Amino acid sequence: ASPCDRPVPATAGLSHDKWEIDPAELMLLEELGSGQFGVVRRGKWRGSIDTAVKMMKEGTMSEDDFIEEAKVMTKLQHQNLVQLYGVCSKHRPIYIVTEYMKHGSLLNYLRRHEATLDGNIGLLLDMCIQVCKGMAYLERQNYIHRDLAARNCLVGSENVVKVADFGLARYVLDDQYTSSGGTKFPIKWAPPEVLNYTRFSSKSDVWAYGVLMWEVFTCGKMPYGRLKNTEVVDRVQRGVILERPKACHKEIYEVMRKCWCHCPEDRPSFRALKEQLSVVSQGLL
Ligand SMILES: CN1CCN(C(=O)c2ccc(Nc3nc(-c4cccc(NC(=O)c5ccc(C(C)(C)C)cc5)c4)cn4ccnc34)cc2)CC1
Repeated sequence: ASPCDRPVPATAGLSHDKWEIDPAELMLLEELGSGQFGVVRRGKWRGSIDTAVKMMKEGTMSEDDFIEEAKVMTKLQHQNLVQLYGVCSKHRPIYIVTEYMKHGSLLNYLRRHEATLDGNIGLLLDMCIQVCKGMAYLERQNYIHRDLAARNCLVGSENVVKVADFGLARYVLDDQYTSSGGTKFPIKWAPPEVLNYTRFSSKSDVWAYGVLMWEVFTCGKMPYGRLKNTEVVDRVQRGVILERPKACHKEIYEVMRKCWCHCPEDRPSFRALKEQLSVVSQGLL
């Protein structure tokens, strides 16, 4: 039969997996830093789109599982989430390509701008509310971050703050990072049920969000100062919580404290937190 009257194969077009990025369309620019996974560089995609490109050092993550998950992650879209554009998975190292955030991590931004930020309650609260909106979207999608902290949020122009690397922790191979006894495990952002049973949930993300609020209102101090991980675990198990930062109004600290309820079900949802924080924010005006 002539080609014109043969039905078009159902897979036509699907061979270009839309989460797969052609490296030929990517121009790598300056290094932005290096993290757990290796080097991160700024890049231009299709000549004009600013991107950040994580070049995944071999052996640092379970790549096939991640590439499978990338299909889901590219569908998570919100103005307070760093957008995953796609992956280059046909070569090694694989590249993870996301939107670019020009001011870098929220933690470094807070520390670099302490002089202008300290005391600007409205701006600090707005940053917390933006993170809360991104997290409320993930909560609605039943998506758990697992490593929410100021270091894993990014700042763009006009003080836009977005949550990055949501869910990526599941693919890290280094058990110093993944096991709660490991030296790289984010103990200071973990609630009791994660310390004891590594039971992650949106309510364990809420605990971490409370610590992130504390980071914001201290302009990037290290939670629990120089206490060793074992001492922090002991305090958290006993219900000792972070003290109120001096720049933090009592009503804002009350919101933080709710995030640190011992029982996950007593903690507010991100949806409820968003409501509470916007009421506080209006009260400030
Ligand atoms: C004026 N200042 C000059 C200095 N400065 C910068 O150099 C600077 C500017 C922009 C930056 N932007 C980004 N930087 C990064 C970046 C840079 C270095 C390291 C990392 N992060 C990682 O490599 C990393 C993240 C998470 C994880 C876990 C454990 C959660 C799985 C592991 C590894 C990200 C990612 N981005 C995604 C979107 N935008 C960026 C980063 C840095 C900031 C501006």
